[in-house]
Amino acid sequence: MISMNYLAHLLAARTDWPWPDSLPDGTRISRPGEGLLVVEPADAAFDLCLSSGIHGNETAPVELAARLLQAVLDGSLPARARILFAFGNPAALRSNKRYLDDDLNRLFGKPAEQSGSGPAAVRARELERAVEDFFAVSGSRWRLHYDLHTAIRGSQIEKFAIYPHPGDQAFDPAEIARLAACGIEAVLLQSKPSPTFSYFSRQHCGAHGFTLELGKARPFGQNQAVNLDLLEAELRRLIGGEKRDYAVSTAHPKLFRVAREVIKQTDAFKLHLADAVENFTELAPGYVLAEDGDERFVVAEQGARIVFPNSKVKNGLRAGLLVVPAVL
Ligand SMILES: O=C(O)CCC(=O)N[C@@H](CCC(=O)O)C(=O)O
Ligand SMILES: [Zn+2]
Repeated sequence: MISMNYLAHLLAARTDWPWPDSLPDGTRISRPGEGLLVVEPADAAFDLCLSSGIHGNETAPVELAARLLQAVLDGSLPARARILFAFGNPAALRSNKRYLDDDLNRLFGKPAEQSGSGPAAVRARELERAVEDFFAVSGSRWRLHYDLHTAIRGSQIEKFAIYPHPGDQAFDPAEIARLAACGIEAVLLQSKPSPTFSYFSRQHCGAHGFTLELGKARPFGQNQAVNLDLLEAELRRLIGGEKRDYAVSTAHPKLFRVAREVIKQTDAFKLHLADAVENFTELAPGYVLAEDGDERFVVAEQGARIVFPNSKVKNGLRAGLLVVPAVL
């Protein structure tokens, strides 16, 4: 039994490795980089990447992933799937900040001339390599990537997912049903390219990739308000090699598609939403959502709702998503 806590070890930036590189049942543990652990049982049913802490102030997912990893390491949750645990941004986690130099989740799949060469860009390349190497040996095995986040604002829908399904790829109702079983109440279908980790694994690694939003961002130790029991139960089953096939239902979760992205172009950008406006607040057609110099961003869609409004992003980046109801 190993009693040391992996998360405390990571947050303390320790470089020693007090765990064995293989568990008593033969499961191998390898570490392709800081905050990256690959768990490989002898007979893997499928391959699962579980990432968290891509944003350093989003701690509930990190606590959940660390708890699951700890259970694998101490033998109480024997792994029967190959798993890549990726704690995305250890430096930002140590500072409880969304990001330090650049937003990591805007740097995936970007050429060097666009992403620069700062620490976040370097980390994005390391994460890309880790997930590509991980799935490169999956062969015909099923591949799943859940990238776990929490949101800056409160939300009318507490737990939701973003489902990147690039234009040429179909979305999978069975995976939406799995998300519902995880307690996910809404799914946003995103067909346009996105510089996010889940889009990258979907587009470049053949994985079912999803971003999961799990309540509001709070510091470590203050995440009791969000109930992740259903998600944790499904992840425990997946780690144990059990892949359930859930019945497809059109009633649940609610489906939306991303109608438009609001991009902040200049320092003059102004968002006409109070800080207290929650994710999924409906905006009436004609509402002037934002202004950016001479540009006005006017809501045109019926039933449009705003998600992730944020005027503090760097120029050129997404300052919000307008989503509209969708059907399967
Ligand atoms: O609350 C917010 O404004 C952001 C929460 C968050 O980090 N969300 C992810 C979503 C990624 C995606 O679109 O798949 C992000 O903004 O990176
Ligand atoms: Zn995030």
